[in-house]
Amino acid sequence: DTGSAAAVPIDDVDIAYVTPVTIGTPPQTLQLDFDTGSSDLWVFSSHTPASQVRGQEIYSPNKSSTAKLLEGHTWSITYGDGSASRGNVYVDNFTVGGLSVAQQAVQTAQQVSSSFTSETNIDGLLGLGFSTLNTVSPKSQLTFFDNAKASLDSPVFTVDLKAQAAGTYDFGFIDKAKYTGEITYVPVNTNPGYWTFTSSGYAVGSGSFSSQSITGIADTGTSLVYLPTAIVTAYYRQVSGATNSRNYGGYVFPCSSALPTFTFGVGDARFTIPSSYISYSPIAPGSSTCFGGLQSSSGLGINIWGDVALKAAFVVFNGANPPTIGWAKK
Ligand SMILES: CCCC[C@H](NC(=O)[C@H](Cc1ccccc1)NC(=O)N1CCOCC1)C(=O)N[C@@H](CC1CCCCC1)C(O)(O)C(F)(F)C(=O)NC
Repeated sequence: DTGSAAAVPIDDVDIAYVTPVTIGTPPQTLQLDFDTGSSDLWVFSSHTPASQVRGQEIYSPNKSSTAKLLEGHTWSITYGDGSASRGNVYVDNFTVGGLSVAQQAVQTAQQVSSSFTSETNIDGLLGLGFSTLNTVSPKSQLTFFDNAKASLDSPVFTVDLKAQAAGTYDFGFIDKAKYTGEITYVPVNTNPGYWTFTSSGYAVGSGSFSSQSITGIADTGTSLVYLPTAIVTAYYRQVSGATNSRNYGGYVFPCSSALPTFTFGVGDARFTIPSSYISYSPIAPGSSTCFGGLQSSSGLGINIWGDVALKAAFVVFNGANPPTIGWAKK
């Protein structure tokens, strides 16, 4: 089997991307944020208090003839940005881009934090991390990818995110039309459940490439890139008027400032993030102060290659044993 579905940016700065999925019988369509940084598949549902729902599509298990409650199972998750949700668990038919799983665990939200309520374009998350991260108790559940893997032509999914345009999540095949040149594969460390790999170094603009190991996670669910402070200060030293603002929680600079590109290495391959991706967004609509798409990871304890980096490449998440991750230009 294979599957292919669109990844659509939810706003004009690509803060996140959503992908249509169908759940149950008759099919209920929701737009989910596919997230390689977590492993819970959870949805706004008929169990979510009306006060916490603001226009999101909901999944109603009682309207699905194939839904079954997973008795006594609950889940609760808190994300890096402090957002959180929790609830119950059903199993039901689940389809992404023509690829179906019969008994997928679908976690229904009984409580979502305010940031989820206010993000009206996200109806839930589909975790594509390793199933060891799943929070369902007493028995943890498998991700959609892990459930589908055995039936896939190849045990892979690929990510092709685009700036202000619809990209794709492909399951079970690698589409040669989506990339150029070779795919460079590097090992993945599956502890603690993320797609963790080691980049071979970086360069700022046309500067020399600094070879060094930068271990981090490839994370479709994180908007920006978070790297060690030394690298980030080296970058913003080249941006006139840039400051690390406690007030705005990161590096900001005059929107009129020229920004260098940022290049990162994967093995011998080099990937360049265009300046436009790093001039992430004005700190407020119409402001002439802009927030950077490259920020320090010092407070996080982990480096994150989020959407700003993923947009610059075609990435293969290879779920074979052992797993690897492949990066190609596009
Ligand atoms: C600072 C460290 C990373 C924070 C990261 N969040 C983010 O990157 C959120 C994503 C978001 C999307 C839409 C609306 C609102 C927020 N964006 C964000 O904090 N910003 C602030 C900086 O400007 C850019 C937007 C995160 O928690 N990512 C989660 C998944 C998101 C959770 C919130 C909803 C959208 C998905 C993650 O799973 O990828 C994780 F790996 F980080 C994680 O927490 N795993 C357990």
